[in-house]
Amino acid sequence: SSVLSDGDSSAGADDTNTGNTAADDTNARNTAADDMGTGNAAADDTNTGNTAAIEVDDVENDVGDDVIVDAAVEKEGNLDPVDERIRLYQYDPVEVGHIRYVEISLGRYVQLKTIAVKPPAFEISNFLTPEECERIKELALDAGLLTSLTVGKNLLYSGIDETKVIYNATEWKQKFAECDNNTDKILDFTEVLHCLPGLQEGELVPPAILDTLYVQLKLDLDSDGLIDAKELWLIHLENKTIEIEEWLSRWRGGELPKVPRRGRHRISEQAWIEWENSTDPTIMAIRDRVTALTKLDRNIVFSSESLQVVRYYPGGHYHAHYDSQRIKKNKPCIHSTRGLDLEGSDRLCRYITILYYLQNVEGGGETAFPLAEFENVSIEYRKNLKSDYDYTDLKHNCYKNLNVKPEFGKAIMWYNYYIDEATGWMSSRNTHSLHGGCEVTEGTKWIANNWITVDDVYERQMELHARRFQPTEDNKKAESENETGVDENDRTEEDDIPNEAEDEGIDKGEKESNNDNINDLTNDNAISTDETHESTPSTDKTESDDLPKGHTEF
Ligand SMILES: O=C(O)CCC(=O)C(=O)O
Ligand SMILES: [Fe+2]
Repeated sequence: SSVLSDGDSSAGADDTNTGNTAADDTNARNTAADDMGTGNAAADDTNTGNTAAIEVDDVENDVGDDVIVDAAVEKEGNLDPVDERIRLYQYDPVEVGHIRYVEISLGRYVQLKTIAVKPPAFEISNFLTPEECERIKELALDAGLLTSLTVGKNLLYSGIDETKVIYNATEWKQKFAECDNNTDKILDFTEVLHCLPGLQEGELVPPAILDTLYVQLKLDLDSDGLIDAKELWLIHLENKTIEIEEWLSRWRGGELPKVPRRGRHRISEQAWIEWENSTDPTIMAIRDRVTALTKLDRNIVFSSESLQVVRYYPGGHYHAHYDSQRIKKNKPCIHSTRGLDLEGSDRLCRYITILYYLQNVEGGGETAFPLAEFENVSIEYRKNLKSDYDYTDLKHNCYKNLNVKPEFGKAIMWYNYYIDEATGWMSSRNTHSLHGGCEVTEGTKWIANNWITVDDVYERQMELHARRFQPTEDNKKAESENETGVDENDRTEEDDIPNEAEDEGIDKGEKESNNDNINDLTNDNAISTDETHESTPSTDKTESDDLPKGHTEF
């Protein structure tokens, strides 16, 4: 897939940018506040020669004073008639602990606290109200939460000659339905306890152990952490029953099979919530607030990806990864992961990640940044580091560096890219932005990812705005027709949407070591797709008597 082949000449380019542009504290700061929430192209131009992102901050010495804010102040003479380009705003992190106040809606200010300079990362308590958190969860449940999938499931299935097996759909649907309590056509860890041969009724097998079982006995062919009808059928067809029983009795006897160290790249479920066209009052309010918070052009914020809600149960985690991909020539930004071309003509382009914590977590579940504030993030250095400990393994190495505790309503925001000072537009990916979700040990973790997508080619971004926001009647009609079509297709066909660009291990020079890791993992080919972790935004599954070739649909 595109992601797998990403280790090309642009690899390592990130490293050359360490410490420059936005993260540069030497940039002079003005005394007046920037304008906010208004596509403040010209406003930044007064910051001569600086990154567009340098925030003008008049409160840094007044931390704690309720009334002091970096509210909007119109600056005079800041309109440069020659350069009408929008510049991408990026806050200057100043230093860890730095506090500023930002007006996110009329008269409502939030505190933006710097938690890292590299990458520029900020924490905002109470960005969402408890009601808003609940509403987002509700919308996610309505949309249906599905487990993240991995790219390559079709490859995994392709080894099976379906013409040689007789599949009695009716019989299997019935058998499957007996286990599939919530009729979502997929067996989660609880349901599988009633269905998988060899498992005893009422027996408590932790998800992590089931996960290991799936991996080691190759039960979960699409590596989504769940058993679907076809997988269940193949378990019986290939007489894996005895193998499973043996495996479990070894586990019961305390003779634990080798548990993969890293385990699966990601164990969580997710759902997508409409963003751009949402008419839900909560989402609309958040959209406006995010525009104010990010100080980005409204069109940029609005044309960004849908909100991704993620739920983790105990044992769930998300190893360190980048949310976005390196900039590559002729690879346009994909503003909606729904249409992602896995063959690689499009690129994830998440300039900003805003992550909302929708509830407290009783144990674990921090968001970790294994490379935050590192002076050196060169490939060489990281390789060395990895031989010391696998910093991408957030099941085992969560607490080595910066990590953020989930707290109801809190948001964290960070930049995945630098800004080019000359153009005021996106520059290379920030290597420090590597992050992930530590293992949840107790309780349920609910978060939402709000990715602000920006095309690295300015003109392409402007074309998008023109298409989306000033459409002619014809355009409008064409777009809406087209979108419906795409959704329909995606829901029943290949719906593998990379939710992050690539695992840290994919970085050039590290692929081998990542493969080493994979070999550790019992050579299971489901794991070899670990490099591209995908998600599925839709719950719609096609009901059909025949299993579609090469798909997990039932
Ligand atoms: O769960 C977390 O804290 C991080 C999640 C994340 O990085 C993602 O979903 O891309
Ligand atoms: Fe992420």
